[in-house]
Amino acid sequence: MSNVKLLLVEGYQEMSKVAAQLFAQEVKRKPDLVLGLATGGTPVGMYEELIRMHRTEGLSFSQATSFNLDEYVGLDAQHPQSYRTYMQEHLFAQIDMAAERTNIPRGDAQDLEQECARYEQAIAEAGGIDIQVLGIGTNGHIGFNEPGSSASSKTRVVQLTPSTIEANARFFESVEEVPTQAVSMGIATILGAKKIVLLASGEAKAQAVRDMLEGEMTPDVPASLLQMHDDVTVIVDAPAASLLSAVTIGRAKTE
Ligand SMILES: O=P(O)(O)OC[C@H]1O[C@](O)(CO)[C@@H](O)[C@@H]1O
Repeated sequence: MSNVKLLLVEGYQEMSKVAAQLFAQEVKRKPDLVLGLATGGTPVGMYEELIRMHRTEGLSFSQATSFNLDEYVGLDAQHPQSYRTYMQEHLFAQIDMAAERTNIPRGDAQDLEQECARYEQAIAEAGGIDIQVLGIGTNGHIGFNEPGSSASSKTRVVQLTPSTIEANARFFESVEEVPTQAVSMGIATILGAKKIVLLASGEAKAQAVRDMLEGEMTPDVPASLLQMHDDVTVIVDAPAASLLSAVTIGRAKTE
């Protein structure tokens, strides 16, 4: 598992707290940092903990900038299932980030290719991402980089796999409403972050976690490509770690 630092925790709550601590530490160290943010069910607890730290411990994001990993194609920012709406609800409206420094790709852009290029450039102009949080799909995807995504991929329009559409149908009224495409940062965009923190909770992620950490580096398991980065922390709870080998577990740190 190369340089990847593995932290084993008991469950979702501990995972969320440990992740929030890592983020808070970076925000305190560099208040004008660039955050890389994710959606999905996994980071909700981490965002809740950051909101608590903002409210009760004075953690401030007032100088921070953020870039989200992805957005569905065809949904405007106000759509209830857009990732812009998700971020407003789960984080932005409850902390002191400047709205104009929160960036999410526009899934409703007229010219999506131009939007992808603009997004890449905006990340570069901001000085790159200081710390990026990631979840992992059951098929090993990161962001919306589905199996087959190349290590050199940049922000682009991607086709969602049936398994991802099905997994995300829980957020929509029906599976037919789930967009089939998204704008997603690429693997190279993600690998450009200075620090990466990947969170995995629950048994459904166990095989993907194993493939990411113990398998070969391959585009078939996009998360395995993180092995080529030199500052990745993977925080895994007990059910998500259940398929890891004794050797991997032995190398891990417990919190
Ligand atoms: O955190 P969840 O909801 O399990 O999703 C895992 C991954 O799948 C996505 O939701 C995309 O399908 C990612 O944003 C996320 O990292």
